[in-house]
Amino acid sequence: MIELNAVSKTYNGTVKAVDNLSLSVPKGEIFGFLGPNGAGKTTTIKMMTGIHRIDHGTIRINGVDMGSNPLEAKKQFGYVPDSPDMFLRLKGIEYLNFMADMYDVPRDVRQSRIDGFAARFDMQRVLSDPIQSYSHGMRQKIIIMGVLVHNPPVWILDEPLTGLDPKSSFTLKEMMREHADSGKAVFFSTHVLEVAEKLCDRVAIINRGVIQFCGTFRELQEHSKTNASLESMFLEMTGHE
Ligand SMILES: Nc1ncnc2c1ncn2[C@@H]1O[C@H](COP(=O)(O)OP(=O)(O)OP(=O)(O)O)[C@@H](O)[C@H]1O
Repeated sequence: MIELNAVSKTYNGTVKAVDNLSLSVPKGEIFGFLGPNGAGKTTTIKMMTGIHRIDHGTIRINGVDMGSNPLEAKKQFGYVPDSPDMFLRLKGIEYLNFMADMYDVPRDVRQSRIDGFAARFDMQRVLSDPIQSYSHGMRQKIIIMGVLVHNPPVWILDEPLTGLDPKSSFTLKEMMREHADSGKAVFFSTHVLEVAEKLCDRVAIINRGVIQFCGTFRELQEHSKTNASLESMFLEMTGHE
């Protein structure tokens, strides 16, 4: 459902943020994207979501090429950025309706989705309040709800669990699993290795723009020829031992 083929990106002609990166995420999979600060995770995600131009290579989302057909490709995914400080002047419900309008979600369908998300994320009481008045975690939850209101087949989430309380974090992880199990795909970046280990079907470790490893946790252990923890293997691969 997600295919990156030999993708590269250089900033200002000097900083090679992503270097010849290829990976694919099939239906039914939760894929974790790991790497130290500055490794190239957000740059990769911004190319996948059409925010940054791809210098070289191709990206297909649910079979649609981002370079040649960006509008159609953008309908295939929901993207949660790493900062939730957006649409602050809107009330929660206004933002959700705006997102539903953007994607032509019929009234009755949107209502039941919004009700369902609000109940799961415990947001019913604040939907009529301005997003400006929300805490960081509440902003994160309203952005997630808006992104998912059109039921996109592919979810792309940049550090989605940051700032969520334990119950909301559990709920989002549960939703990610349900989405993958329904034959769709979830791609997310995280710095929390324990989450990646428990939740992901496969992970990629990126360092200085280059994929160091891509596979299951078991394959990672075989690759490292150790029974070491994900943390030790991560540190070894990213040169921070
Ligand atoms: N807009 C930009 N202009 C110039 N260089 C940039 C820009 N955005 C990112 N970079 C550089 O590209 C490299 C990759 O950054 P990126 O934000 O993709 O890393 P990341 O893996 O998401 O890091 P973090 O975990 O800290 O969020 C870094 O060297 C960074 O300094």
